[in-house]
Amino acid sequence: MYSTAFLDIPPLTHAQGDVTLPGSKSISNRVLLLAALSSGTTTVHDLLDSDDTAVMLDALATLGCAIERTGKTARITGLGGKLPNPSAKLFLGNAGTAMRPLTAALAVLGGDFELGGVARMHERPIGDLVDALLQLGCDVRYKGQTGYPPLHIGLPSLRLDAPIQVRGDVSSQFLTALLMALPLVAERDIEIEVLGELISRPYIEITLKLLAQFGVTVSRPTGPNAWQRFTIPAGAKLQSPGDVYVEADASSASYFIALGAISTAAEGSNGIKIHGVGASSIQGDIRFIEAASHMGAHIESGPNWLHISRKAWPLKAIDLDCNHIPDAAMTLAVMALYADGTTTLRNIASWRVKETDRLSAMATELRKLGATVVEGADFIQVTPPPTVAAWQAASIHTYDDHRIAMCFSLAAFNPARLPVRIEDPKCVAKTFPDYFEALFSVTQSAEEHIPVICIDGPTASGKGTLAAVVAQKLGYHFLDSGSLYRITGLAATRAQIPLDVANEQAIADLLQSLPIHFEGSHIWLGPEDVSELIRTEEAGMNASRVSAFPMVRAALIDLQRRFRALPGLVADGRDMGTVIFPVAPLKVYLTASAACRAERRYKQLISKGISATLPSLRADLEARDARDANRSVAPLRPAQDAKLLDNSELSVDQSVEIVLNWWQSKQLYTSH
Ligand SMILES: Nc1ncnc2c1ncn2[C@@H]1O[C@H](COP(=O)(O)OP(=O)(O)O)[C@@H](O)[C@H]1O
Ligand SMILES: Nc1ccn([C@H]2C[C@H](O)[C@@H](COP(=O)(O)OP(=O)(O)O)O2)c(=O)n1
Repeated sequence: MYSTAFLDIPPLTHAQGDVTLPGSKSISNRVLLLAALSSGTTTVHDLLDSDDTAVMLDALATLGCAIERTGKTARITGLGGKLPNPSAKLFLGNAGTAMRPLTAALAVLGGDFELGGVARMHERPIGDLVDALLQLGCDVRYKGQTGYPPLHIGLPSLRLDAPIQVRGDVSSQFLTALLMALPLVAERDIEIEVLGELISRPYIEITLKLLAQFGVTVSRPTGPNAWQRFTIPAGAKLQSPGDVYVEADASSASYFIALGAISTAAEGSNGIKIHGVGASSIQGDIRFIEAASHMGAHIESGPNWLHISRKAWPLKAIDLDCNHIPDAAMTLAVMALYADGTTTLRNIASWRVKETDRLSAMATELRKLGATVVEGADFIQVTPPPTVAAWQAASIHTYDDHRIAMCFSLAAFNPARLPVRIEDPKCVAKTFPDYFEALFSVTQSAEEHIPVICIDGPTASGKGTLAAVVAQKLGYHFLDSGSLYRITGLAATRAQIPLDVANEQAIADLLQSLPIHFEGSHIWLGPEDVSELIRTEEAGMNASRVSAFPMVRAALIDLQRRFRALPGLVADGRDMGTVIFPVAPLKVYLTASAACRAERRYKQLISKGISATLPSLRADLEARDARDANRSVAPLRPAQDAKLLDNSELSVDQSVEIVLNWWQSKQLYTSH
C-alpha cells in the first residue's frame, strides 16, 4: 500500500495482463456479521482484508465472538443469536457496512452499547434506521446530533405485531440492516414495509441471497410491490452454511474494466483479464459491464473471470440511470473524459451521503482535469476537455474516499500525456489496499515519462540516507547503485579473482550470472543476505576498485536502468545523473566537508559495532574520493544540470525537505 502524502501517476500509455481482485466489501461484512449471529461455525474464504472488514472483525471480537484468521480465511464460531458480552463500546471507523447492520442487530438483542466512528461517520445519516428500530420497541438514543451516530443502545421491549416501516430512498443499508437483524427475534412473521422508492436494489439482492445461504428465506410479493414488502417468516433462524466463498469485489472490478476499455496493449491485443468475479456475480455493480460495453468496451466472461479490451475509440458518451450501480458509476464519470460527447449519469443522489458528498467531489475534481461538468441534485454531466491542450495536470483531492482515489487514477491515460497526482492514496485501504500496485502491474508508461531523481556524490555525504527517505515519501523505487559495485567486489574476492585491471574481463563475466536480489532494504546474493557484509569500509574500497573498470561498469548499465519502473525511481550513486539516467528531471549532487563525512561514517560504523578510527577513515575516504573522481569512465563529478547541495550543516530532515521542494517546484499540478 502507498502510505505517502500523495502518489504521482505518470502518464500511462498501455495496459495488458491479469489481475486478481480482493473480495467484495459488501459481501465480506455481511457474511462476517451473519456468521457471528448464526449457530454453528463458518469458514469464510477469500475475505477482503481492508479497513472496513477490520472494523467489523474487531467489533465482533469485542462482542465475544471467537474468530481465527489465517490470511484471507476466517473461522468464526457463531454466537447463536446470544451476546456473551452485552455491554461494549464499538468504534466503527467510516464503515457504513458495519455501522448500520450492527446497530440493528444490537438494538434487537439489547444491552448497553455505544456505537461511533470517525468524524465523517457522524455526518452520515442513520435516522431512518433508528426510527424503524424505535417502532419495534428498541432503545436507541443519539449521543450527539439527532439523526446521526454516535448512538447508545439499551434494552428493548419488542413489539413485532405491526409492520415495521423503513425509508428506502436514502440508503438501502437501512433495509439490509433490518433484514439481517430481524431473524434474531422472529418468533412470529415480521413484516417490513419500505417507504418511498427503494434505491440500490442490487445491494438488497445480495442481502437476500446471503440470508438464504444462512438458512433464512425472506418472502416478498411478486409484481410491482416486490420491493415494498419483505416478510421474515416465523421461526426463521440463522444457521451457518459451513463454508462461504466471498466473490471478488465487482465495484473494484470497474476500474480494471474501464482500464481495458480505454487502453491498448503494448504488443498484441491481450486486454485485461480479471479473476475472482464473472458476469453472473450476485453483486449489483457487475452490471457496470453493460454500461462499459455501451461506452465501447469489448467484454467476455466466464464463471469467475472477465476479459476486457477496447472496441470503440473514442468511447461513446452515454445517458444512463445509474441507480442500479451507484458505486461503479463513479468510474463511468472518469471514462466520460475519453468519450465523444457529453455523458449524463442520473439518479445518483445517494452519492451525496457516501464517504463524502461524491457528487460535488467528482464535479470539482473532474473540472481540475479540464472537463466541463454540470452538477445537479441527483445527476452529473461530464464533457471531456475540448482539445488535447485543454487537459490539465491535476492534484486530485480524495476526501478520504477510496473510490475517488481509484477512479481518478484512470485519468493518467489522458492524451496530453500529463501525470495525475492522487492525494492521500492510502484511502484505498477501505476496500482495495493494493489497488495502485495492481494498477502498476498491468500498465505501462513511456520510459521517458517515468520520473527519476538522481542523487550522486562522494562517500558518506548521506546519499543513501537521503535517497531512501525521498523514495519513501514519494512512493518511488530506490536504487542503491553502490551496492551493485560492493557485491561485485565481494563476489570477485570470494572467487579469488584479484581486483586489478588484468582481471577486468573475468570480473565483468562474473556479473552475467550473479543472482542479485533486492527486497526492501535487504540485498541478497543467491540465498545469502549480504546487506551487512557489503557495508564495511573494506567492501567500499573494493567496490571503488572494481568500479573503475569500464567493462564492469558496462555490465551493470542495463541492470540499473531496469529499476526505472512505475511510479518512479530515486537512484543514488556516482554516475546516476551523468551516465545512467542522463535525462532525469532532477539531479542532486550531494556533498559535505571531508571532516564531516569522516565523522558521520565513524559514528555509523561504531553504532553498528564495527571498530574504526577517525584519522584512518578520513584517509580512506579521501583516497576513495580521489579514485572515484579520477577514473577514466564515469568519474565522480556533478552532472552539468545537477543542483548542488552541501549538507555539512544540515540535518537529514532538512536535506530531504530541500530535495522534495526542488522536486515539487518542477511539477505543474493544478489543485484548484
Ligand atoms: N544530513 C545529514 N546530517 C547528518 N548525518 C547524516 C546526514 N545524512 C546522512 N547522515 C548520516 O551519515 C551516515 C552516512 O550516510 P549514508 O547515507 O550511508 O551516505 P552515503 O550513501 O553517501 O555513503 C549515516 O549514518 C547517516 O545517518
Ligand atoms: N553509481 C556508482 C555507485 C558506486 N560506485 C562505486 C564508487 C564507490 O566508492 C563504491 C561504493 O559506493 P557506495 O555508494 O556504496 O559507497 P558510499 O556509501 O558512498 O560509501 O562504488 C560507482 O562507481 N558508481
